[in-house]
Amino acid sequence: MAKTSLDKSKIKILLLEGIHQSAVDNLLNAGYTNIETLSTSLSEDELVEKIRDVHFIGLRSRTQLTERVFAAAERLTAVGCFCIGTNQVDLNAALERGIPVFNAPYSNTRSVAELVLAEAIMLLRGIPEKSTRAHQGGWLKSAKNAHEARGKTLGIIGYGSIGAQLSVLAESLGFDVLYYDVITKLAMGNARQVGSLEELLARADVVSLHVPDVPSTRWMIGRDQLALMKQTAIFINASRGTVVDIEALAEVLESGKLLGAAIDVFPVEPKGTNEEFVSPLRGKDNVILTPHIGGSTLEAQENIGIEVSEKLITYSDNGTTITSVNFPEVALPAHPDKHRLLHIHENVPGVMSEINKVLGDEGINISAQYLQTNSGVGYVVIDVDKAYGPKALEALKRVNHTLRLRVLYSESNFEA
Ligand SMILES: NC(=O)c1ccc[n+]([C@@H]2O[C@H](COP(=O)([O-])OP(=O)(O)OC[C@H]3O[C@@H](n4cnc5c(N)ncnc54)[C@H](O)[C@@H]3O)[C@@H](O)[C@H]2O)c1
Ligand SMILES: O=C(O)[C@H](O)COP(=O)(O)O
Repeated sequence: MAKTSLDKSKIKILLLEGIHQSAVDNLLNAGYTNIETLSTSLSEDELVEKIRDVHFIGLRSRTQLTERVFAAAERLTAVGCFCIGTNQVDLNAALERGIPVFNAPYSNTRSVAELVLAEAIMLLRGIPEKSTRAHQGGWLKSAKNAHEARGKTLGIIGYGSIGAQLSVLAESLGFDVLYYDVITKLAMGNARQVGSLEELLARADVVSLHVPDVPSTRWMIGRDQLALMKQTAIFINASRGTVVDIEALAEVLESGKLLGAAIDVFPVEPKGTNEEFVSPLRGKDNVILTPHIGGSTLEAQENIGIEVSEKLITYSDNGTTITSVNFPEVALPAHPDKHRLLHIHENVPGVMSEINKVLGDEGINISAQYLQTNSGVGYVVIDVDKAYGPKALEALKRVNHTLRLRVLYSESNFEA
């Protein structure tokens, strides 16, 4: 078997936030034995201490990887977000240090769509209130404000993986589906794209948000947008807590507008199960509150564990960066009996010619070279069929604008 540079038992992996055992099993099977798992996230101060000797870190939506954390991460080689969202990671800070970030873009899509659909039906029937009353010994047997889903209009904001999946499931139940997205999206089934957010809000009986946390979605739903909704509409947010002005939503519900709401994500979320959840929506019996569990099913978590750990293993073993969310994507063939150099540099003119000159001067023959760039970074992978000495590696490290050099399939250092 081809030998990887650093002994795998020396590659330290830190997995936070109760990442599924499937990830640990996958890493162990691939020979990575130095794995620490924690069931919680860590604060910035704790991370700054802990991350110093970590090569790979896995996290979910709660752990914030800030510029300060990256500055302390002397050995960090890649980040795995074991979830869809990557807004908790400073992607630029990672890129500037030559660190690719991976996620699981599809593994919990279905779980979120199923939850939203269930909540829409529960709220259309007024179940939260009726259930609460029954628990208290009451008996709210009434058809008042209770509706079938059939024939109602579901308005989806953000028609990506989750929005489109929800669209298919909802149509099968008899919803008419409208959606709004900033880009033109292929409609699933009979769904129709509308031209503006305002139109969608005014026409939908159920509004569900499925946008990422990006500047254009920050607080995109506030008082003015809620005012456009029907008096008896239902509002669902399982995307990100920064998308909705939660105080405005609380006021609107207080005023008697909207039949109900279901909220899974909040501007401020407790860091762990022991911290109190504080929200102006607490105590409202027409609101379903869930603790950011849209993607928390065993099926999704197991799949995410496998998917993201595989991406980390592939990057560690062979340098492939396909599906990275911040990094130039390079798909690499395996290459037994060759040495592989991974050179990550600022994307400025002249770097490639300098690298090739170093290799030429050292008499190193290139058997294959793969280059991808994005606006910030160039990533070149060079397969060489001849052993080389530390002098060549030192010269490659000294190439102007070098961010990082890794060596695979050799006796040399993992991080040169
Ligand atoms: N509650 C949970 O547990 C949970 C689980 C998974 C994902 N999420 C969240 O759901 C989000 C959506 O996931 P996805 O996989 O469908 O993402 P996606 O990237 O596939 O789709 C997002 C869609 O939103 C659209 N969009 C972006 N900006 C917009 C704007 N300003 N207005 C309208 N549309 C806009 C995009 O064009 C895209 O079609 C994730 O980013 C994540 O934050 C939450
Ligand atoms: O981005 C995601 O996939 C969701 O927000 C779920 O995050 P979690 O893994 O922290 O549950």
